Amino acid sequence: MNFSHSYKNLGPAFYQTARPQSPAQPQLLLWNAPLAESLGLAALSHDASLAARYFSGAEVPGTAEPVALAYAGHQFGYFNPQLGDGRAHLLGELSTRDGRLLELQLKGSGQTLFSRRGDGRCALKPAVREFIMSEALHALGVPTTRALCVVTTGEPVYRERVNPGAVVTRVASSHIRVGTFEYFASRGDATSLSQLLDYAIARHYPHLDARADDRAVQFLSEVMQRQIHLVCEWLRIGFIHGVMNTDNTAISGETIDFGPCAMMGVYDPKTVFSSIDEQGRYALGNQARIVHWNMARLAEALMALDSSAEQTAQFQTVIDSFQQRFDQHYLAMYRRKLGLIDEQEGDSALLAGLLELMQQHRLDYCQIFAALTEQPESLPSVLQGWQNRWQQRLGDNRESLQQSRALMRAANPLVIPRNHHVEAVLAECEASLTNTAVEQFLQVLRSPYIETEHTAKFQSLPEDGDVGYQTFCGT
Ligand SMILES: Nc1ncnc2c1ncn2[C@@H]1O[C@H](COP(=O)(O)OP(=O)(O)OP(=O)(O)O)[C@@H](O)[C@H]1O
Ligand SMILES: [Mg+2]
Repeated sequence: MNFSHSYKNLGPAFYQTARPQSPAQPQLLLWNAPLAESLGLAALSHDASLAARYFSGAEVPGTAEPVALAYAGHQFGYFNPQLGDGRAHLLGELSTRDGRLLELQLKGSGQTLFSRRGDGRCALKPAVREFIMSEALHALGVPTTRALCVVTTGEPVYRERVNPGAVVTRVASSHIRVGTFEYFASRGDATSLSQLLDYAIARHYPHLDARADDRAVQFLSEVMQRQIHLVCEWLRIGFIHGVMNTDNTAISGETIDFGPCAMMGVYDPKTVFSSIDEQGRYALGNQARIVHWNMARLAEALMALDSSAEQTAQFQTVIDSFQQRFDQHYLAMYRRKLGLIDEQEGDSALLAGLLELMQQHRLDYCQIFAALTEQPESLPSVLQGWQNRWQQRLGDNRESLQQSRALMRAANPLVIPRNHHVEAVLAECEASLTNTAVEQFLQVLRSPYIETEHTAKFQSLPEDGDVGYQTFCGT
């Protein structure tokens, strides 16, 4: 395994050297064979015991140089100047067949200098949850970090109860977070901040002119656009990230940190499941507002490079453009879900009408959009009036109806990782310490836009409509 270390080579200010723990009995539980292949690791698909040693910390693979990355972050609105990887080890970067540079990071691999009071570990269920949810998002077409494997450690992890321990290996186009910029800005380390900016531009936004005077402003604008896209994609499928702290906001625009994430069933923008999110700060319908807020924090961090009046005004212009840019992207996304090909004045109201009815009658979000796509005649009667307006809007041109249907099929999944199914599969996995249930579930999740033999089994709605469902952070 030939790792490169371009991030680590930025210098010691960016990380702490850290050796992963070495668990006594690493066992491979989940392996992402297609991802392994794209990383040139196909050989490991046939050597589970070597894969388990490599991706648990027991053995350092190839030219890996494990480090824990430094970052800060605003958590629930409050700034913490030093977070960093307290239970993760970056191994380095691998090049994919198609020339992309991807980072591999162990999570749950033991304490580092950033652990504070944490034990550096990860329990089995959250590790498997990260694997399932990131694969599901990837298959749904949502930008996301991915998971290469989950290895059980054979060691206990103490939370409210004793859990089996595990390490999940994350694959990300980078681990640079808004909080990484905040880390250097808050220390007044303009040299590292500028280095980080150049690096992030080269790695994620190579089309930008890195020598332009306003490169930081352009960068902010591009990061914002990707975050707008990300949140709209989350809303398209009803994903609630659950802990959109600035340390969980990746500069690449990928979904990162699946700790307390969940899916919305019944449509309600106030939906929130995270046990610690008492105010609903990270509720489904708040995600746009929060990303806007997070982008303002990124702007503030970048201002540590240049806080001239001119530059400040430029940053402000970008931040102020958020709502308009978001609204545009949001409506475009929903036009696809509704099969609307061109743009008409009343589209926004048409959409609002549907969402209102769904909320009022407690209808399942994904199920309704799937029915709209596949079997509009099966929609509940409370939608009849709305449906007439929608059909009128679609018109009756057969060719364009086909085009509408194609748009909708690509935007409205038949399969999402519903909370109660995720929990049932996790419970089964923990009880048996085998991957059977997870693999079955993944098979369905990996084809979210087509009906397969097992789809129905994993798409049934929860009897209680997710009432009382709770998720947990950092466990
Ligand atoms: N068990 C733990 N031991 C040590 N540090 C931890 C532990 N759990 C979380 N942390 C640290 O607390 C901070 C916030 O945790 P958070 O839950 O957002 O991240 P995470 O799930 O560990 O990782 P990531 O954001 O990389 O997916 C991070 O600095 C993280 O490393
Ligand atoms: Mg995190």
